[in-house]
Amino acid sequence: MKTSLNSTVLVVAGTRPECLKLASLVTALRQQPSLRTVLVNSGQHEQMVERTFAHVGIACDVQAGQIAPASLSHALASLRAQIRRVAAEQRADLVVSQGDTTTAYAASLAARDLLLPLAHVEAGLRTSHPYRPFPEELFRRRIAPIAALHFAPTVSAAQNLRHEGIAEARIHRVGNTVIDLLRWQVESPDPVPVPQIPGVRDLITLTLHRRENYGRGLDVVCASVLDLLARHPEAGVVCPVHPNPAVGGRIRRHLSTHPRVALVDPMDYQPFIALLAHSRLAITDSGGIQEEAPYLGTPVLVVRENTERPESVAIGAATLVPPRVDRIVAEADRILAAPPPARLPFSADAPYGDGYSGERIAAEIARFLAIRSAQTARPAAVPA
Ligand SMILES: CC(=O)N[C@@H]1[C@@H](OP(=O)(O)OP(=O)(O)OC[C@H]2O[C@@H](n3ccc(=O)[nH]c3=O)[C@H](O)[C@@H]2O)O[C@H](CO)[C@@H](O)[C@@H]1O
Repeated sequence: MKTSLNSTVLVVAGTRPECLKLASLVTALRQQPSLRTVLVNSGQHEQMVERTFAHVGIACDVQAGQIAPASLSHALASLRAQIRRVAAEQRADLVVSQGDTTTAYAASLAARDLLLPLAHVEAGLRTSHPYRPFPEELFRRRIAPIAALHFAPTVSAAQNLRHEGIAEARIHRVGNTVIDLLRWQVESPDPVPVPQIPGVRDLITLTLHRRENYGRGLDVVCASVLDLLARHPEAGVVCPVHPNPAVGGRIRRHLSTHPRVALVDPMDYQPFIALLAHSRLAITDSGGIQEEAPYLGTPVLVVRENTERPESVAIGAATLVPPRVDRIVAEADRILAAPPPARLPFSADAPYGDGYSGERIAAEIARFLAIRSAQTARPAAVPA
């Protein structure tokens, strides 16, 4: 008979951002005496997951096996089958998935296949359009009806879940777990070197990887960067080039010969945060960077058609710009002419929380499983 003393929690990660957003939770779960935590590398981006977790001192317990890069539906089916197999082998009592990737959705489907409760981390992020960004918005909207526990990072995310009819008792507003990792880095006493570009005073961090920017979007952003560098001789750009071949080749064609552009491999988290903290501006289509940058005092130009981080825009830490050269350059000029914003404190009333989300989530999962074990252990009432 399963009791809460040996409940097994299966945590599934498949991409770099999921590792960064699950690191503090895995650490906190592993400190819960009543739980056995199994961390699974789903196989979506096996090597990147292995490297990202290793960088933050976490080892995966199970490698599900790298899936063949194929169509979205094929990847979803493969990941779902692999996660279902591992969950059954590990006799999981609960599955944890994070965010909106193919892995996150596959893990939710596998949990439902096995009638296991799903805990969804970073629940409730929504844009106003079901297909933008694609497929993330579709995935997170489909995970919601499956999840038993919804860990919403913000007030707006919790509100989105209520509007979709999720019961209040299942919604837990806990902050965003990536701020936990950011806090660890910021509070770390170890100095971390920042990429230097000769003659450059103002660093600009550039990261691009979203489908909506493939092709023309990348061309426009790169043209904007070249225009910016011509107008600001004291500025330079560091761009960790995303491994997706649809992105890297195009960025290299536009930017690789400029003397004040450094195209680098994807950076480990600690050096990347050091770069972001020392940058006057970030130009990105990333989700996580919109959450981290305000705590580092680095303004963000978000090159997307919409964002599920309205909080950063509301406090003026992020500006949403369409992929148009004139708009990107005008907003960057404005930001570079203004003094850098103050850093957000790691406090409960900061938009993405105080950096202790993982502990809150782990405690709630332990509580949920203890109640569940007690209910299944209690003998059915014998009629008088
Ligand atoms: C629709 C959407 O927004 N979905 C998001 C997407 O994540 P994302 O858009 O944030 O993805 P990226 O931009 O790739 O990663 C960013 C992270 O990587 C760090 N970084 C960056 C460059 C580098 O060289 N080294 C690094 O360490 C950086 O500090 C940051 O923490 O999927 C996640 C999983 O489901 C979701 O949670 C999340 O909502």
